[in-house]
Amino acid sequence: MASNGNGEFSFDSKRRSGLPKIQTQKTDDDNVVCHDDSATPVKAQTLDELHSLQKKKSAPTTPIKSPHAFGVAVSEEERQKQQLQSISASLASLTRETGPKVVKGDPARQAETPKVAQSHATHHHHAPTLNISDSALKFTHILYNLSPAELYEQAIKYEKGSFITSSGALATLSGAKTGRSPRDKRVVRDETTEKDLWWGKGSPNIEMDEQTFLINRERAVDYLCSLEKVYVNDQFLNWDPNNRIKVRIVSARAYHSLFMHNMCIRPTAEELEEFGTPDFTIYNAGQFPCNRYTHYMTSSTSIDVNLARKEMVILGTQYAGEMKKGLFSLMHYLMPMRQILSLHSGCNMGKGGDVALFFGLSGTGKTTLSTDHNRYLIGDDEHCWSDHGVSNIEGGCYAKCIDLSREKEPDIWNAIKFGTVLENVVFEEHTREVDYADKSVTENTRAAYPIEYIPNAKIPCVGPHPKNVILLACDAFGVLPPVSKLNLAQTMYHFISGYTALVAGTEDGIKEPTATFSACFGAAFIMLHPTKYAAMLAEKMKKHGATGWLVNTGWSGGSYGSGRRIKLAYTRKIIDAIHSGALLNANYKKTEVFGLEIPTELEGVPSEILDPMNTWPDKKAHKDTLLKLGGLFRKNFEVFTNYKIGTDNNLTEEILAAGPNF
Ligand SMILES: Nc1ncnc2c1ncn2[C@@H]1O[C@H](COP(=O)(O)OP(=O)(O)OP(=O)(O)O)[C@@H](O)[C@H]1O
Ligand SMILES: O=C([O-])CC(=O)C(=O)O
Ligand SMILES: [Ca+2]
Ligand SMILES: [Mn+2]
Repeated sequence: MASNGNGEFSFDSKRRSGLPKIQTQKTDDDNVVCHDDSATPVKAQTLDELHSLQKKKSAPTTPIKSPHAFGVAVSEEERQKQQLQSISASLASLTRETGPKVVKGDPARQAETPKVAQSHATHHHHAPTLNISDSALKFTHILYNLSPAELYEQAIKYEKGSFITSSGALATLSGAKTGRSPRDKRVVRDETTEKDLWWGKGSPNIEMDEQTFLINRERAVDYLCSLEKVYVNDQFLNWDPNNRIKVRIVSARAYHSLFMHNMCIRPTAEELEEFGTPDFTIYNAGQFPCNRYTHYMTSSTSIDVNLARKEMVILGTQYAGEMKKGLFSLMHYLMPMRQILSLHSGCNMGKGGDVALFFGLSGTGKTTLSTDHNRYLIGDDEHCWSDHGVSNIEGGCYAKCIDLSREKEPDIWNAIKFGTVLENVVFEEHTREVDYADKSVTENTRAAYPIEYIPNAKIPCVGPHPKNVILLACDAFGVLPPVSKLNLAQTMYHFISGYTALVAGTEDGIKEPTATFSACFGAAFIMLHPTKYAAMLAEKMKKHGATGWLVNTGWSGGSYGSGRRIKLAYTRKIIDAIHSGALLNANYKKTEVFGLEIPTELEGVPSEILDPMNTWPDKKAHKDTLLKLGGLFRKNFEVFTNYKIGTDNNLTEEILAAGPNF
């Protein structure tokens, strides 16, 4: 480099004659043609042709069935037509004479010849000219049971806020709502539900009439049909083959379709061919609000369940958990009708076949503690207990990920990979590395992944009768012991009480932990009176000799604000001792007020923390807080004192006596 004297610089003039000439190898034979590489050229004349080579058409899902004796085998083409007709019927307006024209495939792919189906299921005796409107002239494209890879592409191309994280998960935003909206959940009250369901004070079933449901249904269906394309998932609930439920989910977002792909049970190609008519349908028009002028509507959000029509409509919330928990509510109705108990619980099984249930409200540790490297995971959130044992309702897990750490929860950490939906997390702009500590969007950040992403998942997700029933409470007051052994009456008392401190965010509007009582550890999802479920649980626990436990995964050494949350490592040791049977034979002492049996020693856990009284620096504050919580329990239970639990009056008396005594 040289200076030109003006303080500027230029390259040395001798080197400015450009790049040196490439010295090609001198060959003896000048006729040899020079190639870029030695590969054989592609078999395409144009770029379009080249692109068409890239994708292999999937073979028909199963070979055409061997013809029936009377020759009524269904051809692949006929089957496709029936499937589209079924979807068109699902999307049919109730006031126009036919379902919409639906066509399979992505509208972006023009080349595909559309297979059109139009449902004539309703009123086809009407003159077709009666209700002509623009909506009758347009097509709605159906993206049917897309694969995770296809849904990733859809989300990234069309949905703002969709990104691939460094571990391969799909980061999404659920919009304004980042938790469920229980005050906007309504159930149609008709002749049947009037007598079957639990209504009134304390019930999660806020009533609406059939007519209003139809108005909201029409609003959702019109919205969905106005779109260029909708996603349709046909899937199953419940791993118990005798009690499997077929669900159809119609949604506007790839995020919702992938979420349900992960959370429901995925049908095989053969099962999908035989799917037929769904037992229940969800219309998720969450991006579109309900109409505040509609009767009963108190906000722009409405989640409506109609058991008679076997339908659910979602307006005004994109939080995907509404679909998951809406279906759970359905199961809380359908299963007890078949003498099967539905449970808001996690479930796992030891190598020796011992099954444990983990009950608890949101954020108490069902997912964290049922995901245990030394045990088989049956499921993390929703189960059924029938005469044959337990079965998971779902095909995936929905883990909280706030402050998730690789060290403390390795299996959940590793499950967050390609295919997993990561809701409302914050990531580094360039590396796309997720910062699990960041609460900028919400505290209720979540990961939804298929259950087989957990290495020791038990598939099929079923198991024998439970040996241990663990009730989890996240006690923000810090006065419940880390573990207590319960007798049957105490188990029922605490099951019906359903105490915890709600951890921020999962339900709309809750920002800090507060004491909460939620019957059956899931009052937001039950449909019948809590005593119905309690009686079934008591009967099953008695019959199969299960032991009840109360585990506080919340505060120790003081209330929220002064004490600290019990170390996850200690809770895991406690759970290990329950599973192994070691805790069953420990020495116990009884606590005051709650009368709980607590162990004096437990391997791997400092003995002084086993009795909360020892961990509080201020003994008077401890006693006051204990009495305060006891009072809250007593007050909460008042509404249940007039109910009989099961057929045995003695049990009712015992349960009423099993609460705090002071
Ligand atoms: N001692 C503890 N025991 C259990 N969980 C703990 C403990 N300390 C902290 N945690 C954290 O509490 C959270 C428990 O949430 P988890 O996902 O298990 O809730 P959940 O009961 O499955 O709720 P939901 O029904 O909403 O899914 C996790 O984020 C976990 O890391
Ligand atoms: O439903 C949700 O949003 C998350 C969940 O599991 C619960 O709250 O129990
Ligand atoms: Ca969970
Ligand atoms: Mn849950």
